[in-house]
Amino acid sequence: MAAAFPASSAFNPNCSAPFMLRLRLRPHRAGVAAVAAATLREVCAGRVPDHVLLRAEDVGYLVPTEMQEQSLPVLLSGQDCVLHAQTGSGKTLAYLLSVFSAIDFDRSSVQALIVVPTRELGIQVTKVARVLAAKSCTVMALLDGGMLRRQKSWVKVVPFLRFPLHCYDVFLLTIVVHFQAEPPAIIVATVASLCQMIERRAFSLQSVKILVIDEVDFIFGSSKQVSSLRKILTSYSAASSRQTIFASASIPQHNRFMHDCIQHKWTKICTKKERLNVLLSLLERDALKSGIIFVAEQSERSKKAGNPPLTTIVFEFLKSTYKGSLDVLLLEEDMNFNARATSFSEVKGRGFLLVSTDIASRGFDLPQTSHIYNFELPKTATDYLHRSGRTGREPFSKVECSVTTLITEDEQFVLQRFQNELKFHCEELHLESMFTFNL
Ligand SMILES: Nc1ncnc2c1ncn2[C@@H]1O[C@H](COP(=O)(O)OP(=O)(O)OP(=O)(O)O)[C@@H](O)[C@H]1O
Repeated sequence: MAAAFPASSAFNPNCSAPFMLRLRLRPHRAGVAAVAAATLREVCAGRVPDHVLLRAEDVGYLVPTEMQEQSLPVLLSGQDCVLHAQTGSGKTLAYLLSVFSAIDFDRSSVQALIVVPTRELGIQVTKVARVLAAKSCTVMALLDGGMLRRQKSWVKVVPFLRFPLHCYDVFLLTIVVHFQAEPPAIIVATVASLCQMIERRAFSLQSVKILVIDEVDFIFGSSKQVSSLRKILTSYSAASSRQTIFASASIPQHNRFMHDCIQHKWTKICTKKERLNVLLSLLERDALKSGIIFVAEQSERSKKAGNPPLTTIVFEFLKSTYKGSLDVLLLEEDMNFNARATSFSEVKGRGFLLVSTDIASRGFDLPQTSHIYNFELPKTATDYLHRSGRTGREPFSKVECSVTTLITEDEQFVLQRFQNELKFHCEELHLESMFTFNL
């Protein structure tokens, strides 16, 4: 099952056709327990260190998801790999286990680099990596807007170094080696932050053994990110000596919708004016554990005109009208990093209604999310796919999940285009049935 994937060869010129895992997935939650022939420990035997597997078991990763069962033998064999599997199928654990199988815990150098598109996804991946690593190695997050004490101390000292090294530099280098923290074994980074640290020569990537690019299609969607990343990877790390893994649920040319995962995809046709009230009726009607309401990012034009963002309008509306038990929260691009981090940590473990832009559509893992509401259509089918993939994420759960999109009459053809592209089918919700229910 090998397939050419041009982006991979650009990043890893020495690799032949990378292995493309294209998994035709059944509902992984319902199917795994019955289907899995082996435990996670058995699938990883001899490749992933025992202490990592013990940690994985401690946090409940006992049985591999179907995707993990199929992908881990390939990943753990060290092959370059494009991990193309549906949202919520457990790609993070799959590539992290490969990372832990590749690194040498006794070596003090950066051995694994995981590139992520957003700070939020980076926080999540770092958290899982740290849980698995326990104290066996260091996992450093280099994410936009965040600077840890440890990173700061590096940055303070390292820029003084000049090359070739003079006595004073050697002295400073000694300080770095002895008194600063050792280089982390694993780095989770957004492209911009990674570039900054590389420019400051804070560490070397020469010893990177494994490179993961998560949400790879998102990164490849930005030519700036691609050129920065290409520069870093070709100048500072040897492609021939590392394993390269690309992960995403939506790799172009291979779109497929996780229609087995979400039980219902509804469409509610209403006018723009009706939308807030329709949303409220839906929230009152649906027995949801937690939900995300996706709202478009504000346009520059609307910002210039001094209008409030739609996220704020929806958020304020729900704050004053929603009488249910869930907490109404807000997450949007323009919030400062601390506010974003607070919103993000608040939703963990609680029943919530999160009003968000597409910032929450990629990689966000809030397993209790049972319902997705598209307050309006996303821009592309891929965005639709990732928004929808925020639900149906609890392996082995039988909770009913749904994706509901509010569209106007004249947007029907756009939704139809998404349905054709992603091969799913939406059912229309009728106003009468809604109001009947509400009476
Ligand atoms: N083997 C497992 N057993 C139990 N839970 C698991 C297992 N593997 C993953 N999970 C859980 O499944 C959820 C989804 O996993 P993950 O975030 O890795 O999905 P993903 O494939 O990266 O999704 P996306 O493409 O949306 O980023 C997480 O809550 C994770 O903890």
